Amino acid sequence: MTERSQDEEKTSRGPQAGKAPQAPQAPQAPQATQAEKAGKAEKAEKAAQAVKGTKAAKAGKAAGRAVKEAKASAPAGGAGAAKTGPGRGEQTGRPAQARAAHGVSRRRLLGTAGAAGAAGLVAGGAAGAFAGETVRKDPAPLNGVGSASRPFHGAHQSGIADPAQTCGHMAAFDLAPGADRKAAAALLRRWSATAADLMAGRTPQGDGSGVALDAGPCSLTVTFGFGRTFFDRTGLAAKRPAALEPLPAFTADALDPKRSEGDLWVQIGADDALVAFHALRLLQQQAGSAARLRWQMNGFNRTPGATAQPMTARNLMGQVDGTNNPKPSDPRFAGHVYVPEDRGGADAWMAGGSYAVVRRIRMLLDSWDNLSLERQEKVIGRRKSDGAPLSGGTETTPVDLDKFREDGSLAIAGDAHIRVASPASNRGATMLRRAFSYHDGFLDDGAPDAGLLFVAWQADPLKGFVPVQRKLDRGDGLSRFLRHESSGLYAVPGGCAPGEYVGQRLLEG
Ligand SMILES: C=CC1=C(C)c2cc3[nH]c(cc4nc(cc5[nH]c(cc1n2)c(C)c5CCC(=O)O)C(CCC(=O)O)=C4C)c(C)c3C=C
Ligand SMILES: [Fe+2]
Repeated sequence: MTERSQDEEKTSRGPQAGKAPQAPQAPQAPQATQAEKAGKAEKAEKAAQAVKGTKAAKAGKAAGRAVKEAKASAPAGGAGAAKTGPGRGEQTGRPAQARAAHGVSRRRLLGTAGAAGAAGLVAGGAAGAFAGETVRKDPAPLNGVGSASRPFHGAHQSGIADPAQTCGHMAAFDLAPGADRKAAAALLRRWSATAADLMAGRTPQGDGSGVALDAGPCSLTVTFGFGRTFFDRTGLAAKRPAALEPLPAFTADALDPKRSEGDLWVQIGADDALVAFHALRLLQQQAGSAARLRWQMNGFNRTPGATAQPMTARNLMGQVDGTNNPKPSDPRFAGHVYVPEDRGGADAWMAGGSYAVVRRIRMLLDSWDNLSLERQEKVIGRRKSDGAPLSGGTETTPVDLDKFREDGSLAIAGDAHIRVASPASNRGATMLRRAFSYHDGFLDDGAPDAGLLFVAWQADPLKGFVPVQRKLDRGDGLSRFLRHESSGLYAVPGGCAPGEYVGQRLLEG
């Protein structure tokens, strides 16, 4: 269920810009002029010559590389950060601002001692030094995918209304025995600071892993949520929202409790696998003695630029998936997805937040692939090639559920997935689907262990996922090709302002 329609591609450039009070923007870092860049190249060249013939052969090589790189960035009109290429990378490219915010982006921390000595560039003990040595130099500007960043601070957390990225990780943690509200608050503070750094392309203090070194923010998002059990463990049961009541059981469920629920939920997405893994690893390390990993899952989507033009993604059944998602440009979008800002009562802390229903849904792909194309299309109600509804038109044509074919049959079958799931069949129930595909190898019988890490976002699960899944459970032609293997429901608080952490209103309110 990845929502990548062209329409959204256009509207999602800075999806929260029009909705959320924006965090104060750091001043735009001045772009190096042509002359400055050329000067840098000259300086590096001189330094390289100075070491020629000395035993610092290695250092000379490194300096040579520095010269090449400095020269490469010298010509005017290079692919500057402001000149992003086509595709997802254009969305919220703020690399210069991100660099300015904390001084040193991770792309300025290069661990080549030789280059420091040889090129005479600044060496120092900046936090996050890689391999014990730090060399600062201006790298060639990032472009496209690497430079795109999404905001950590704002009214809503990122990772909800913005397009799903190429790589996704989801993890649930349980608080360790004895970890109380104070420990939970400290953990959320640590996690938020790390997420804010990583999403801006900065190396968090103390991170010497080097995993994401050289990379830009790559549209990284880190989103935090609280499961039902969190509130008892932290003495906050009085603040648990009614919306976190357990989901009803469904007949398609074959749920594994070990891979379901959890006190804390973290969703990570990035358009680079190393950047995404790096975020996951750091957060897992920072859980320390406060929380233990309960389950973890990995997913993926199309790579930016894989298609000739941005388009709605496909899932592992081959269907165009995400077409009829609510659009951020729709005035009703916020009402469907976010808890109202004027929320009062025990769960007032959820204002601006959202509820995530997370389901690992395995696809029975061997059975599915044996169906004829015609049968597959009938099951969904849309054409496989281009996602157009079987009632006619193109992908974005509104579905006509009342249309009959000449032979008297319904154009969209009675049990077609899009009929049974549509708001029109569910008293307006609406959710935002933002999913990742997954593939965890093959089962003993040779069937792929693959499907969808389905995430449904809504202001209230009882007005989104629950009624729709109830209906699908009874009459959806697609459900015999699916197994729901795990489930989680999480309260995802609104975003935070700089200096605050996610969940602070709950933990300190
Ligand atoms: C409870 C909600 C839903 C689950 C679970 C679900 C699973 C699921 N869906 C697909 C494939 C497609 N779904 C499509 C549309 C669609 N699906 C839901 C809800 C759930 N899907 C909704 C609300 C809608 C939109 C209905 C409408 O208003 O038209 C489509 C069509 C394209 C689209 O609009 O996105 C496909 C394809 C799979 C494979 C799956 C479980 C693995
Ligand atoms: Fe669906």
